[in-house]
Amino acid sequence: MVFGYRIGGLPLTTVQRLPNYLRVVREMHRAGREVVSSARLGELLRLDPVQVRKDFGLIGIVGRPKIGFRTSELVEAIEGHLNWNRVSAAILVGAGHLGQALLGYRGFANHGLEIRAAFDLDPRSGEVHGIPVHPMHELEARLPELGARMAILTVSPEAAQEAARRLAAAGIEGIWNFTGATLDLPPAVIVQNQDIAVGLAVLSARLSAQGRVVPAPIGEVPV
Ligand SMILES: NC(=O)c1ccc[n+]([C@@H]2O[C@H](COP(=O)([O-])OP(=O)(O)OC[C@H]3O[C@@H](n4cnc5c(N)ncnc54)[C@H](O)[C@@H]3O)[C@@H](O)[C@H]2O)c1
Repeated sequence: MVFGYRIGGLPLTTVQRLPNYLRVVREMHRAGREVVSSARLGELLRLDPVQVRKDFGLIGIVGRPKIGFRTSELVEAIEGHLNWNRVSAAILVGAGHLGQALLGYRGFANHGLEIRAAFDLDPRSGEVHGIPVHPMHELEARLPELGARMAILTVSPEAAQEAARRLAAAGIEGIWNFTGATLDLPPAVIVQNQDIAVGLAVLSARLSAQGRVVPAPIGEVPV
């Protein structure tokens, strides 16, 4: 990770913490709790309260001494910074194992993301979890009516570059790339790589650093 990397004026690390703040504060707000302290949020999310106050200051929310932060203001400010207070239409390309699992994930609605359609070389049933799956050759013709600026890419790694190139040429502005392939696209297209191996690498390295994993020789089953 590049230290000091900022997105829209916010440090990347602050942006990465915002969904967790939002999840907890939304729950509190729904439960009728009007204010919350940085100490309580720090306790729940295992963060230093100073860090919590600093993050909230960066999104323009200042708490009141001995009272705390208004949950309604926090929800509004965080949703606004993440653009989750409006619906972003998306398409998904590659409705295989991972693609179908994502099509069935209802939680995207909490993040303002609506997958309006999927595309696949082989659309099989034509619908997954109530979302239409169209043949890939219809991508360019259908995209304007779908109003999607974002695409979730879950094709096989070998097919990723060509599918991404078509998405960019058809006007898609942001690609959430699950394929592990490195995409070569015009700089105007924003690519966010989602590599589950990264999280696993950190977990494995942490376990290993604590001497808690003794690697089994390849081909042998540990007893
Ligand atoms: N399954 C997982 O847990 C997992 C986890 C992390 C990353 N990934 C990555 O996600 C991607 C999908 O994995 P999967 O397990 O779902 O594979 P999969 O083979 O089940 O699905 C891939 C789908 O993409 C479609 N496809 C292939 N080429 C296409 C093209 N040019 N245009 C449109 N559709 C096309 C295929 O017909 C298939 O339905 C892979 O790149 C994989 O590396 C998968």
